[in-house]
Formats: sequence, C-alpha cells, structure tokens
Amino acid sequence: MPTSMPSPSIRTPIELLTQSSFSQFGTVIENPAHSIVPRSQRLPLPDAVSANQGSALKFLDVTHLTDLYHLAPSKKPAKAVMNMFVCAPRDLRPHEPSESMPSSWGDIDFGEDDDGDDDRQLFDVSILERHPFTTQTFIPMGLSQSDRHTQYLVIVAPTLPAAASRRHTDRPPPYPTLKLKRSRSLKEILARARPSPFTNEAAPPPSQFSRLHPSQRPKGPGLPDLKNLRAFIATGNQAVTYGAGTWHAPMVVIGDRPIDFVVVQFANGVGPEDCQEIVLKPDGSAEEGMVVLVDSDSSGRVLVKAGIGSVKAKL
Ligand SMILES: NC(=O)NC(O)C(=O)O
Repeated sequence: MPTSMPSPSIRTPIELLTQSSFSQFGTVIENPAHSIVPRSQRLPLPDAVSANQGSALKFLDVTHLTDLYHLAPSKKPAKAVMNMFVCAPRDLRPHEPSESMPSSWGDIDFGEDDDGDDDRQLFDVSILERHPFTTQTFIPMGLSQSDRHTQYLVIVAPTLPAAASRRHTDRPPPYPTLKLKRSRSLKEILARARPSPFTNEAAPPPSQFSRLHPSQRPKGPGLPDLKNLRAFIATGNQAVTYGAGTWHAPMVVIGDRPIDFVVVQFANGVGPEDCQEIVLKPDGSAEEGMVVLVDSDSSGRVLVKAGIGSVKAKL
C-alpha cells in the first residue's frame, strides 16, 4: 500500500453520532434510555435481561468484537488487549473562506458562519488508518453526556472498490481474504450444490463472511473513499467501535482537556497486520485537502450541520 495518497479539497460538516448514521462503519454503544435520537429513527434495541438480583438491566452483545487474524498472512494469533489512549485536544485553525468542494454527504449548511454568535473552525484531516483484522472500541472515561466543553469527533471513510485503488497501489497490504480451497472431490461439490441432492436445502451455504454480523464483515482492501468521508460528534456517554478494516482518523478530541479512552481490540504484534496508515496529501491543484467544519455556539457547544438533527441541533 502506498504510504500517502492525493486528496481533493473537501469540507465536511459534522453529523450526530447515532447507531443508524454510523452503521456502515461499526457500532455506537450507549444506554438507549439516554439516546437523543427520536424513537422512530432508532435501530432495534439490543436484547436486555434483568441481572444482579433485579437491580440491573443487562444489554447483551452491545458491539460485535471481531478477530479475523486467522486470515492474516503471518498466521500469528492475536490476543484481546485493552490499551488506554489519553487523547489531547486537537489544534483547530481559524475558518477561512475557500474554493474547496462541500462534502457529498448530507444536508449541508455550507454557508459562511451566518449566525453572528456562532464560531467556525477547521480541522485538517491529514492521516487515516485502519485495523484490517480487528474491531477497535473506544470507551471514553470520566466524560458525561452533558459535558459540552470536551467532546470527540469520529471521522471515518468508506473503502473504495479494489479496482479504483489499484492505480495508487504498489503492493497490496495484508488484508483478510478467504483462501481458495484445494480441489474438491465430486462428493464435496455435490454436497454444496443447491437444491442439494442429499437434503432438502435450497439456499446456498453461507460464505465465511456472510455469517458475520454486517458491521463485522471486512470492508475490502481498497483505499479510503475521501469523497464520502464523514465526521460525527459523540457525547460523553457514547463509546464507538470501528468495524474491522474501517478507515478512520486517529481520535480527535475537541475542547478544553484530554479524554482518557479505554480501547479494546485484538492484536498480534505484526505491524502492518495490526495497523495500516495513509497520509493524505492535497493533490497539485487542491487548495487545502480534507477539512472538517467545526461550528460551535458562544458556549462552545458543537453544532450539528448534516444528517439527523442538523437544524442547528446543539449537543
Ligand atoms: N483511532 C486512534 O486514535 N488510534 C488508533 O486506532 C491506533 O490504534 O493507533
């Protein structure tokens, strides 16, 4: 994989982080009782059971941890690890008008900072990374839902089809691929045929990946689709899981103080299997590269400018 790729100049507005807006990239973990998304727009709740002698409600399987390291070239097994990231607030630069394109995503209020009191700053996205063989869950500690002075952004991009990535790619990086099986006997071939000559089954047997929850399936080996980059603002009561292979920016804290995150993932210690990075370089004609528009009101609250709740919703 190249270590860098040319990037167009695109300005991306911020969306609210919700399970449905984020579903193609992974999962959002939150107590549904505190969700600010209207019930009609929520995905089905995870199953819950009573626990601790009736004193607790236990939501089951709230995120889908994935370990695909058995498909890694090194075959080195991974172990589950919990790391802690202490993420300092990022530098934002002052808003300047620009010829950059608006993001192709969402219902965008791309106009100049029109409300006299609102403040617009810019975050430059200069690097993306992915963990092809594992999910990665960021759990903020000590941050409340109502904390408006310190929040975090989750910046992600879909994956381009492999063919569209090829012209940028010298050597494909390690990526989970299903191995072609050795040539099969006639009996084995017939056993997979549908309708089956041996049973009444009509549906084809599922592939290894189709058995996985949609958020767990590998995204493909391609480069990030920068034109469809998305930026979400999280509240302190939300944790986030990046699906295996999801291109994302290193965590972006906005505000006054660092956020401590406990980070849960698998790892096998083989550098390019654990983490792959790509630097975004504004291409020759591009003015500024990939930029997230960070709008906030006079109290420092980040404003949501695209997707659900974009009508000047305040977090
Ligand atoms: N997301 C983030 O901040 N960092 C990583 O994913 C990492 O593993 O370094």
